[in-house]
Amino acid sequence: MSETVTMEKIVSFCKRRGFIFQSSEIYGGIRSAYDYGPLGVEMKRNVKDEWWRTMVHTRDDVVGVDAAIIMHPRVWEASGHVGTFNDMLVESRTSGRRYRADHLIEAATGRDDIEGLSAEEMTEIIQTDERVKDPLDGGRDFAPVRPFNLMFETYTGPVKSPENIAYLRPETAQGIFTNFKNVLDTSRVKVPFGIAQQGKSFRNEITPGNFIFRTREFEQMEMEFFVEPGTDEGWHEYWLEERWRWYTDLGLNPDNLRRYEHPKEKLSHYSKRTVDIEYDFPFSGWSELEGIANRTDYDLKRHAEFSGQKLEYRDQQANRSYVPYVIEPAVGVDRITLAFLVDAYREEEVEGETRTVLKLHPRLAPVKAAVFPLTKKEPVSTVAKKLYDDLKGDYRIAYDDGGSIGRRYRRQDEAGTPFCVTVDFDTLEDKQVTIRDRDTMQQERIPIEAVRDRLKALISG
Ligand SMILES: Nc1ncnc2c1ncn2[C@@H]1O[C@H](COP(=O)(O)OP(=O)(O)OP(=O)(O)O)[C@@H](O)[C@H]1O
Repeated sequence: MSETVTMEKIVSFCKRRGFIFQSSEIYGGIRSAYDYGPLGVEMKRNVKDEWWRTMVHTRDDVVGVDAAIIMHPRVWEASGHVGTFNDMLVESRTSGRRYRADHLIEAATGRDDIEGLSAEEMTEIIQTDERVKDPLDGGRDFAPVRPFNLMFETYTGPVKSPENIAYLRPETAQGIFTNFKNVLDTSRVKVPFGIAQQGKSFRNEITPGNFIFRTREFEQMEMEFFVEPGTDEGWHEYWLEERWRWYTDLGLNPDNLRRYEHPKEKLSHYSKRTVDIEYDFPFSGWSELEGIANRTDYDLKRHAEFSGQKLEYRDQQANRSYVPYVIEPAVGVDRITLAFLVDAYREEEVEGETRTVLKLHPRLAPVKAAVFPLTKKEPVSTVAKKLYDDLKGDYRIAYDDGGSIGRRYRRQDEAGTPFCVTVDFDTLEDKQVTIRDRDTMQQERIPIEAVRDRLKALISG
């Protein structure tokens, strides 16, 4: 990654090229909410499609679901979210600002043993450690730390009464656990098997930030892989390796990736072991992209207890029933889209000029190829248009006849378009076109009828 990549650069690049906009910008924007523009929506969709292709379509042991965002409120009691899905909140009395207490203490003291402490313990540290100050005004007058539940509450129906409270889901996983029995009863799955889901989740984060890294509304991709107890540790290793490979196969630089093992004493209430895949963002350092957790049989047992339903797997061959253990790879779409963007962003010197180029894997690139007629005039433009029409059903293809070929290359380099195909005067004679590679900038002449197959091979490679 080049040293010059700053958050400001990425944010303004994303806006300028129509990847990501501030939400409600014409009204001054709303904090921590973003909209994906024409290029961004294609890229994000490709990220999701790649995950689905790898996690569901190429496997015969994983099926998908698409569950509702608003679920029965008891779901969130059973899962532990009503009771324990809290961050520790502290308010500065001097500036009125609210902070996540663990982040505030960690930043001020360099300690990394804060997460998981009680509100009282954090209050004690804040009051006694002189280094903890309000980052805004240096004040040291803080209210006591208190737990703050991250779930968004709403009401179902016209009456805003406590019995009508519902929550926007803070994770997609629970929609999988609640459908465990439905999937068992209706598909011919056998343990070990997985259920995957993609969709929006909501968390009322105290301090969202770092662009689309931490927002209050975001998209997740989660897969619960149900295994026989006793085989869970092996399957955990298996998924750690699979998920790592997914990132590197899609071109993420492995030097910017690492595993982070959660210390035993800080594991979530449901977890036997959790390992994160972290990315070294140039603006925030090592940060979680994905958590891969051994959730044991916690969720199924809790839902069985709260719902009164039997949530077990019947092993016909062994003639016994058991509650499976679960390995969960859980990833945020927006976070990894940001990682792929940052990792691909380059500013390169080419013949005395700077070219900005997004070296995205072709599978993730928003536009797969651009077709350029050398001139707007016929018959060159007619041939180019026909090529464009032939290609555009397969992928997102651009057609650009504005400005010099050099300018057009630069526009596509910035969009991350891996291939540009130019139709010129010679094409009329030799029926060949020039195909130019974004990364090497090498050009090659190939028959016009071969373009479709060549692109297919280049993109899926
Ligand atoms: N507020 C958020 N904005 C964007 N993505 C998120 C957010 N919270 C979680 N995610 C994504 O969902 C994934 C799984 O969620 P999980 O509950 O494991 O996150 P987490 O450990 O609470 O994350 P963090 O510690 O960063 O708050 C995370 O790895 C991340 O990619």
